Amino acid sequence: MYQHISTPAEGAKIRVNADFSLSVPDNPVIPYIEGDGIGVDITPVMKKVVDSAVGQAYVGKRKISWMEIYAGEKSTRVYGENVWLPEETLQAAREYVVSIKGPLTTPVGGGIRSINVALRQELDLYVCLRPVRYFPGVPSPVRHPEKTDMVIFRENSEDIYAGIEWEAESENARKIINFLTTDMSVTKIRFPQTSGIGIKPVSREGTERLVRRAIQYAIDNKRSSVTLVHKGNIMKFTEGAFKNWGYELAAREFGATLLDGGPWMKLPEDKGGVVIKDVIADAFLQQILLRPEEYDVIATLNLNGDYISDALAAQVGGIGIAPGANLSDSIAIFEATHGTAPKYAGKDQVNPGSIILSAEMMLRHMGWIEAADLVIKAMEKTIQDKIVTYDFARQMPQARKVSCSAFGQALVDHMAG
Ligand SMILES: NC(=O)C1=CN([C@@H]2O[C@H](COP(=O)(O)OP(=O)(O)OC[C@H]3O[C@@H](n4cnc5c(N)ncnc54)[C@H](OP(=O)(O)O)[C@@H]3O)[C@@H](O)[C@H]2O)C=CC1
Ligand SMILES: O=C(O)CCC(=O)C(=O)O
Ligand SMILES: [Mg+2]
Repeated sequence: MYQHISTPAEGAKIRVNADFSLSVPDNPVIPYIEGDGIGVDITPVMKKVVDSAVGQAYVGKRKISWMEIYAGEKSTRVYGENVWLPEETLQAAREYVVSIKGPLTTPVGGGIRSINVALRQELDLYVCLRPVRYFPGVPSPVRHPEKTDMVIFRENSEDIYAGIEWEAESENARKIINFLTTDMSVTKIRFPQTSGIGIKPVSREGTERLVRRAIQYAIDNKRSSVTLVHKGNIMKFTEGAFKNWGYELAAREFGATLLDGGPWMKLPEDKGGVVIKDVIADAFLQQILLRPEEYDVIATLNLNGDYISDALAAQVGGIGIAPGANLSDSIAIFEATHGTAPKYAGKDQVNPGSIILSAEMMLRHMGWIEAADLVIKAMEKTIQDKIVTYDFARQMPQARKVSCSAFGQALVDHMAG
């Protein structure tokens, strides 16, 4: 059926029900993309830790059948030069519903466009969900890292991140600039002859579906607030509209009413009394350092969400342990927040925590709570025993520095204890 994907001999597909809940067989097939750069280091470790957690939680009753699918540099080796994202990879992600991926390289300033972004766009994975929490014992640059406990809902399908742009001095850039200056009376392009142009689409539908998921998450998980983070004072019709549409949705669909005369709002008590508020992005970036306890669920646009995820991850120990998921209403692809860290590729050195915690989110998403809990328990105990990879060890003088694979083995050992 597939050209290069080998389907496992055993295992069945996860199915999506009419209400978007999942029917998960005891032996699901889970597709995975190894990833470029440090993908070769972290992905096998993640599989081993997950298999161990599942094995221990369900003693043979449940088991994952892993199925490798391809994207990025490995895809060009398997499918041929310039095939970075084969159609059958997208098809498998759709058919098997839940998958996990390592990071994929994107060249800067030219070359191919991001395959990570392409996956999100092609599969309409419009939510990038990135929880940020502190594990006791992890070294942090702030005095009270435990006060940072936020869940980022980053819009994943539009904004300047969509990659609609034209290179300076190209024919297309000239055409767009000509259109803007002649038909649209734009006078503010400072250097029209040498400007590259990027377009920032932000829609009501795109905003509403993201904010709806964030508010519902806050209600379901008893969180206290949802903050809309935007730069709406400057980009009025994109980021400002995101803020307005977010508040309007909260009022219309969730019955939010103005708090102390507004603009902040509050949901009714039967919806947890969640506060809906907003903050301008630059102020937010200083407040998360000064008063992180005031923020809980965050709903924001694509590029802000990209910056915010790495900044918040740093507060609780770095992108080496920052997990994430890309979600549509039915399909999910779990992935680390960090990239391919090319200087460490193949050295068995980096922290596999980020993709392992992404897999932990995946297990929870599948309803395999006991296995997910075991992963968390193992992570907590291993870090408390000061067994860590280089990134934490350089800030923990008494720690035992171990390799990527040895950290995975330590997690497996701590699961049993
Ligand atoms: N979703 C995805 O697939 C993503 C892909 N990318 C792509 O990755 C490539 C490299 O991007 P770059 O900007 O260097 O960002 P990276 O996230 O790859 O790495 C930046 C730095 O973060 C630290 N780091 C990253 N991962 C780990 C880890 N697992 N354990 C410990 N430390 C880690 C390292 O810090 P130190 O040097 O201090 O040790 C590393 O040098 C680019 O092509 C980019 O486009 C980027 C982000 C996401
Ligand atoms: O696609 C890329 O190369 C970078 C993506 C990224 O930084 C992210 O999704 O957080
Ligand atoms: Mg990023």
